[in-house]
Amino acid sequence: MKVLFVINPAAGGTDHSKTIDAMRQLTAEKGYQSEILLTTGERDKENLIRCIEKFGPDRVIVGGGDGTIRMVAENIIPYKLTLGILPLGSANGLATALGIASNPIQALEQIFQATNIRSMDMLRFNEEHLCIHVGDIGVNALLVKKYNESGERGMIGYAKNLLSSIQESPLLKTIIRTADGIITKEGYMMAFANAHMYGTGVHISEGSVSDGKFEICNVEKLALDAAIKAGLTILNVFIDKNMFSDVISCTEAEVEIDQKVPFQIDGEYMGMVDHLRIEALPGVIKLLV
Ligand SMILES: Nc1ncnc2c1ncn2[C@@H]1O[C@H](COP(=O)(O)OP(=O)(O)OP(=O)(O)O)[C@@H](O)[C@H]1O
Repeated sequence: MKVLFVINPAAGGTDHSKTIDAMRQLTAEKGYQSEILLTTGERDKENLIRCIEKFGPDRVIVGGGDGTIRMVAENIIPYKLTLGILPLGSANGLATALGIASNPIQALEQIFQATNIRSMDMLRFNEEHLCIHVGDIGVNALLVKKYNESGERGMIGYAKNLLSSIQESPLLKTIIRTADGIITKEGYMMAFANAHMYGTGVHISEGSVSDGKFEICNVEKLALDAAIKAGLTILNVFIDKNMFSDVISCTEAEVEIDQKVPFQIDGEYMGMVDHLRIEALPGVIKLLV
């Protein structure tokens, strides 16, 4: 068995060297052949593809947050490799939603014991950007933008930018076109969710990563205290169960927004948009569970 580990050493803003040592040991004990690719934030996609073609792994295990998982997942699709996930990020939204152990070594033991392969969907935005967990426009995307620009990693970085993101986010008017018709909405944030919850445990919908669908969730009101309680994607405080009560489930949608708004996918700021075309890519990921 050949295992390629792709690890983001900067994920979560903490030192992962002990985890990497334990990972090497556990893999050697299993008698697996392994390689570790450490991401740098530069040319990671190209390095991953080169590594896959040279090493020829049977499976790929990614350690990082949603951003690293997305990068790896989208690039292994053509190779039909199975994927394992080690949560090393700050929020670990997807890993949390999938019920993966929060301790990365336990998560690795679970992957090595895994007997099932779960087919998982991804989403595609505007025919080019893939998403594994959740994308959104509005206040949370602005928070992600500020966080990335601040260079501060970890929860503290998010907390510092939360208040100003809420204050600066205007009301958005959107027109949503799906196979079921045309709907107009108003709100401060709209999420497009593959999984059923954010990393904080904030419940988004009854959807699942394996149902071939995604959920569009409009956040109508954004009272500051409710937002802080909900913690958006990050601050794990309380859960406002009503925050994502306005949900549409679909396989494809077009969304027009009345202004250019910040857009993020899996914790990565993608720029300003006033139009999104979203489609589900059913079962493109084979996840070891
Ligand atoms: N060695 C590295 N040093 C700094 N940044 C990196 C490195 N490797 C990858 N990155 C960047 O890390 C981001 C992905 O981070 P990821 O989502 O995996 O972890 P995270 O800690 O949960 O992120 P965040 O702190 O944004 O929540 C990408 O923007 C990627 O370019």
